[in-house]
Amino acid sequence: MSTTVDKIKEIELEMARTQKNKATSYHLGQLKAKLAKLKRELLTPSGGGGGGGQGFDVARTGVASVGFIGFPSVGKSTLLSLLTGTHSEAAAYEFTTLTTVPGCVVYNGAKIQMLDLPGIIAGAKDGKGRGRQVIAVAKNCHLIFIVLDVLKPLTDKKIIESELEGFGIRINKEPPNIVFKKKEKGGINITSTQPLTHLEPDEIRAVLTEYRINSADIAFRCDATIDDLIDVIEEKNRKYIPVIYALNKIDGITIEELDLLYRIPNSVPISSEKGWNIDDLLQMMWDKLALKRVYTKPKGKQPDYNEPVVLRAANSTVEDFCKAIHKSILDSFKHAIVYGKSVKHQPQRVGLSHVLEDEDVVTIVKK
Ligand SMILES: Nc1nc2c(ncn2[C@@H]2O[C@H](COP(=O)(O)OP(=O)(O)OP(=O)(O)O)[C@@H](O)[C@H]2O)c(=O)[nH]1
Ligand SMILES: [K+]
Ligand SMILES: [Mg+2]
Repeated sequence: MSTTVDKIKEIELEMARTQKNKATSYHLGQLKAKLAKLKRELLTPSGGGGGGGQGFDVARTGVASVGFIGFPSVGKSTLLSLLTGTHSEAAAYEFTTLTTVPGCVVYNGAKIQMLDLPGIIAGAKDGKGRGRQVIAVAKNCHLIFIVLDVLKPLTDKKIIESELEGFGIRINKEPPNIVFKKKEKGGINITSTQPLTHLEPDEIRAVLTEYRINSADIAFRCDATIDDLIDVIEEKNRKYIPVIYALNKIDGITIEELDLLYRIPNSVPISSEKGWNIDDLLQMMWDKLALKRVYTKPKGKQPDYNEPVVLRAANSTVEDFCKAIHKSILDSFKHAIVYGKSVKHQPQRVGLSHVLEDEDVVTIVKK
């Protein structure tokens, strides 16, 4: 019997053999949906085992976590030790790191957990090595550092990206703007706010049939591809995670070579060994995490700028702020007085649902 990995290979071959045109669009759509389903099967324990990250995940601390993904010996552990002061064994041989090693960085008053991970190899997503467990840990991080050795071919970048993709991780990408509502009856109803230049009706039909979806409202609000539609149907298995490419070992290249590296989007050239350009890496990390520092100002006193309450952008209302300090505050909450970017008037009185911005100053007024 052929394994899931074999089946995936077969479909990929078949797709490569099939020319893309109107006549083949139903067939191609069907293949894509089959492929997505097989890949999911591969990642759930019943369909081949190894998912879930058992034995590799660690207790999460801090307001956000950053996972380090890369081939062996690119310098992940050297970077962790440098950033966090936590020692993670580094050596010139491959697979020095065998498990997750957590460390912590305090940046702009925010505690951020860093997770050094074992190296992965090409084919990790198909079950080679412990790559699946490693990537499963990264899938639960708020940010991923893809660590690359600049002395190695840059094609490594593509390989790692496709490993993460195959695991349902979408890097530096927003979820496709497609509203998908499954229904009990009523058939398929498709609307779009703009022309769909990448999609054939047959392709959509094939995918829906493959997923046994007979009734649904689908509203396209972007010029989506069939992969976007599949991502929306497979929503539960997708994670949209920002990535920074940490281009390590720049101490071994020339200035001219370094200039070329600066053209790669979302990347920071660094030397973990020499500690070069680490400030830039942390600054980009801060930007990608999109955290908000909110300062408390006790009534009639100066704000406390030493210890911000750090909130994630998705959870940054006054209510989230109160909860982050102590749940009981909500019981006696009357209103909040806010100074900063989130308000028009300085200061302004707001309620629990008000969304705070980075560096706002807040006074809670109690009943
Ligand atoms: N020249 C140079 N060497 C580095 C740099 N960073 C790490 N190294 C060296 O690269 C080798 C591998 O470093 P590690 O930190 O063990 O790499 P790793 O990615 O954690 O490796 P695994 O745990 O085996 O996957 C060691 O010999 C390090 O001294 C760097 O910035 N420049
Ligand atoms: K190593
Ligand atoms: Mg290591």
